[in-house]
Amino acid sequence: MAYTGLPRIKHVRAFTVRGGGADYHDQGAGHWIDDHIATPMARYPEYRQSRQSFGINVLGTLVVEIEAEDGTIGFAVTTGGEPACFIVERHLARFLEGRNPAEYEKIWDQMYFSTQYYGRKGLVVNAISGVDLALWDLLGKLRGEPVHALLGGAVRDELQFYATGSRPDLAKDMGFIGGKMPLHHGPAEGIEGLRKNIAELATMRERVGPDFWLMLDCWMALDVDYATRLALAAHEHGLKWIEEAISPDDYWGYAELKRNVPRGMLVTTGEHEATRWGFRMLLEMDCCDILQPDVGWCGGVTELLKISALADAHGKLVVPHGSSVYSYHFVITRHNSPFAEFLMMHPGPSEVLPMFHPQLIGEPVPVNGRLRASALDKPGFGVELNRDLPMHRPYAR
Ligand SMILES: C[C@H](O)[C@H](O)CC(=O)C(=O)O
Ligand SMILES: [Mg+2]
Repeated sequence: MAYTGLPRIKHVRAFTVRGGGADYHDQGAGHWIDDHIATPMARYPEYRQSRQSFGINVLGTLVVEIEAEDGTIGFAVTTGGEPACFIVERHLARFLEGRNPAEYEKIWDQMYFSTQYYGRKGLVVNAISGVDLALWDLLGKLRGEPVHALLGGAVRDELQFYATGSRPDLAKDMGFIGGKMPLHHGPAEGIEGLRKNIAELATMRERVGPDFWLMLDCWMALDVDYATRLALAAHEHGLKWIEEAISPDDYWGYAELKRNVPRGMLVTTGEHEATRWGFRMLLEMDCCDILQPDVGWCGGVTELLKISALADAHGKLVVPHGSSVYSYHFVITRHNSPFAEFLMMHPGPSEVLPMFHPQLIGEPVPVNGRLRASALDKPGFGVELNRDLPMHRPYAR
């Protein structure tokens, strides 16, 4: 018999919003995040200068709201836009409305298996993640507890962050423990491009000194041979890790790359991977040292708990990709997640802006590269939706 102490779920709603936020690639002109970054599409010269040119920001943000019978509303944001709204309203909502919000396991299972014939990864799992996160937010608000408390409580007093952006030197001045730079040139730009990549790393190493962590994010742009040559050349400049070097489908390539990189350099990946089954492949094939699930794309918190336990049993770290508060509430509860990512959303990036700016109100940001656990002590994920932004509900029921 299901526990019925909580108000039931009355209504699920899905909206789109444009302009940054959870779809953090949806930025204005001149932003570092769209400035000649190596991608799998960079083999075509016409799509090399800007990721927006090939449509990196076509989806926009998905906002999921779940309202309980007593009027309490849980919400979450992730990438997915209008097509994800369709999936949420026309397919997934049926597994929530009329149900007890504490039944997140059964709800997740039904969302995943009912969509398996057209889902499993990508957009569908983004939509499932958005619903799952909104459900955890609702549960926290109904119980008057932060999500991290529902997950077992903080295992440390504060979070420590590395920063992702084009200026690790500025990130160092802001107190971060490391800086992850986008790789700017892919294999199609030949040996000249490889030299430029290494020169940028060398310049940054000079600016930040010998001890500050420096990492390269390759956003799926390379092949094993190029990634190996990059890793070998980057070693003398103290590269801590090489991230998402090749296609997320090439588990065999990751296993080879991990064998090829110099001792001490880490291989990381997983932001475009989803569910316990995808991460099981990465773990069992020994593809990487650090798993980087995005909480809004991997299946939400319910699935992340399983991914994290699997990783722990394999002796691997889980450092979620981006994900703002959805990552913070999780990372603070896990020993095998010793630090977190902070994606720099300032165009420069010379200032700390909330990662999902401007969509969340009360989104905490690191101060001096750190965030006290007490900053997360509000019900649910501790943030509110900025309702001044124009939201659109294309599949209202
Ligand atoms: C900078 C990367 O290309 C991407 O936009 C963000 C990312 O992959 C990460 O933060 O990791
Ligand atoms: Mg990345």
